[in-house]
Amino acid sequence: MTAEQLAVETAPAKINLALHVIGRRDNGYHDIESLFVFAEVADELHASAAEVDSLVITGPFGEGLSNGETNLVARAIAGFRARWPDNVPHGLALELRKNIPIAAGLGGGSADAAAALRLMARLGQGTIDNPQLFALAAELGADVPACLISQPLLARGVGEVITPLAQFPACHIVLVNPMIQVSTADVFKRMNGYDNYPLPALPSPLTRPAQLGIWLAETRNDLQPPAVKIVPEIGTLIDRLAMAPGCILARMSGSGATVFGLFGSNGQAHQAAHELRASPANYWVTAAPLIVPDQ
Ligand SMILES: C[C@@](CO)(OP(=O)(O)O)[C@H](O)COP(=O)(O)OP(=O)(O)OC[C@H]1O[C@@H](n2ccc(N)nc2=O)[C@H](O)[C@@H]1O
Ligand SMILES: Nc1ncnc2c1ncn2[C@@H]1O[C@H](COP(=O)(O)OP(=O)(O)O)[C@@H](O)[C@H]1O
Repeated sequence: MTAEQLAVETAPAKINLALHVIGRRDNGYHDIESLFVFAEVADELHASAAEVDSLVITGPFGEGLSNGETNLVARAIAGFRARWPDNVPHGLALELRKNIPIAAGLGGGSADAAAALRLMARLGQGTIDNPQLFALAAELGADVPACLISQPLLARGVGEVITPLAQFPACHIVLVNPMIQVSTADVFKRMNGYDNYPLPALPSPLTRPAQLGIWLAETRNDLQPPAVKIVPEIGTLIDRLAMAPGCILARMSGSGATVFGLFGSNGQAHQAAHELRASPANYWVTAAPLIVPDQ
């Protein structure tokens, strides 16, 4: 951090290891049960002191993303200032470095909004466990409260009812995106049934990747079949990752189109990523550890 910088927050990518859609509400939103984890692949939000507030967007996925009032960072800052006027003085120059692909099922925008809320809470000397901060997060998007935590958790409701997990096995993830954006609303709309069975109870204690694999085999991502109809390549990528040595599970994250492979070993994850990168197609491929709770 340079002398004039005030703070930096990371915004880790979200992965839904399992996602069951268990109901549909009158307002069109869906009740879900999902196991969320976060990877050490992240957008970054840098804040410096300035005369007036501003937002610039950089990074490999920054192009084409508006820095106006629709950007989730701008919405989070505006929401924070409306709720806690004078808490953080005006005059923040923000740089958002987009390293996470957009509309990819990795919750990049939600992670950015959550990072902006954490940043404001820090600058305003607030605490991030303030229930009002979680309420504001839920107003910004169903995934934003989970992204405030950015550690393994079970999510219920529309995604905003959160139970952080006290322990989680050390795992590595390979993420592959075919570089096709998918709209979350479109995928939910294409679902056939909304009344699926809930997640089974997690094993306790949950300390080994193999245990997690056994549990995951009993679960699904209910958004995967409708997303595959929109982007058939998702199915091909799942099949390819599933065949990689050491792959515990290959599945789509969120509403797609990113597909993940879960591995117990860093070496096997990197080997699988290396082989996918050798493919002539223009995929985004990355391997990273999952963020685990402090123990
Ligand atoms: C599907 C999930 C799984 O984690 O992630 P993504 O694929 O977007 O990353 C989330 O539920 C997305 O959360 P988020 O992206 O914050 O959703 P929002 O902005 O609140 O909603 C976008 C749209 O998705 C639909 N939506 C979202 C959440 C939910 N429980 N039911 C829904 O039907 C609604 O049509 C809504 O208009
Ligand atoms: N900071 C942001 N980063 C990414 N997308 C954003 C951001 N602000 C607003 N959006 C909008 O949010 C939508 C969903 O993007 P994103 O959060 O990346 O999707 P997903 O949750 O499926 O990975 C996009 O249409 C994008 O234009």
